[in-house]
Amino acid sequence: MREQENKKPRCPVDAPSCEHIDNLLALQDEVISLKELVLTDPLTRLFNFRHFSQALEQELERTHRTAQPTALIMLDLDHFKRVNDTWGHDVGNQVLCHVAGLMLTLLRKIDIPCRYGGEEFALILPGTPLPRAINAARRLRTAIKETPVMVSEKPLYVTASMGVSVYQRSSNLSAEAFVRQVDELLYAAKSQGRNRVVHPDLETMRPAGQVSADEKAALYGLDSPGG
Ligand SMILES: Nc1nc2c(ncn2[C@@H]2O[C@H](COP(=O)(O)OP(=O)(O)OP(=O)(O)O)[C@@H](O)[C@H]2O)c(=O)[nH]1
Repeated sequence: MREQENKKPRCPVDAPSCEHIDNLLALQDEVISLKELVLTDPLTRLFNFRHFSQALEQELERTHRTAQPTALIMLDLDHFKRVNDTWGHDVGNQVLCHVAGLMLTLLRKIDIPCRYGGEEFALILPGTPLPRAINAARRLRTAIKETPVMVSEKPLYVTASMGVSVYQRSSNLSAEAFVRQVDELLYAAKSQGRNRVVHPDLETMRPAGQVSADEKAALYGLDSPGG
């Protein structure tokens, strides 16, 4: 608050109160909230598809400049139509908000969780190698499966399927092609029985000759396969 006051523009004629400056500040606040509105999904408060597209382009560009990989998780709730059909659309909405809340709790502050559309979510994990992204997806899958939504004091359990992959400096895919690739992994997770995380083989995704200590630690800390 104090910082904001310090940054407040001063009245050019040093009047004790200045209508023009106040109007300018109100306009500034309005621009900030409009910007937020344009980039946010109104139901879940996660970022929307528009922000996802911009942020992914930006992170892939960063990967090319810094060689830090960008991971992407595509997540789709399983049999969500049944939730709507059985419990109604409002409860379906409650489930979407609940899952969004788990994402916000479990992901890092620098991660970018987005509602891709309907019951599908896209999570961008900047500077994240594949083993770490797989761990994050598995933690999320477990949390979704084990944390029910309470509906009229009864627990309602849902599960999610996920595809995970990583974009490296050597990748020459467009952002759209990268999303398609991860979406295909997600649909493999669906066809393999749902409630699982599918990813490319770790060996094939490792940049030649590059195994960081960080990556090794993450690799040894992996949960059980398929989970
Ligand atoms: N409540 C609610 N439902 C939504 C929303 N957006 C999409 N849906 C519903 O999500 C359901 C998606 O159903 P399907 O595409 O058949 O997928 P699914 O039942 O999850 O089946 P699988 O993905 O194959 O596991 C449909 O019933 C949509 O109406 C929303 O904002 N709120």
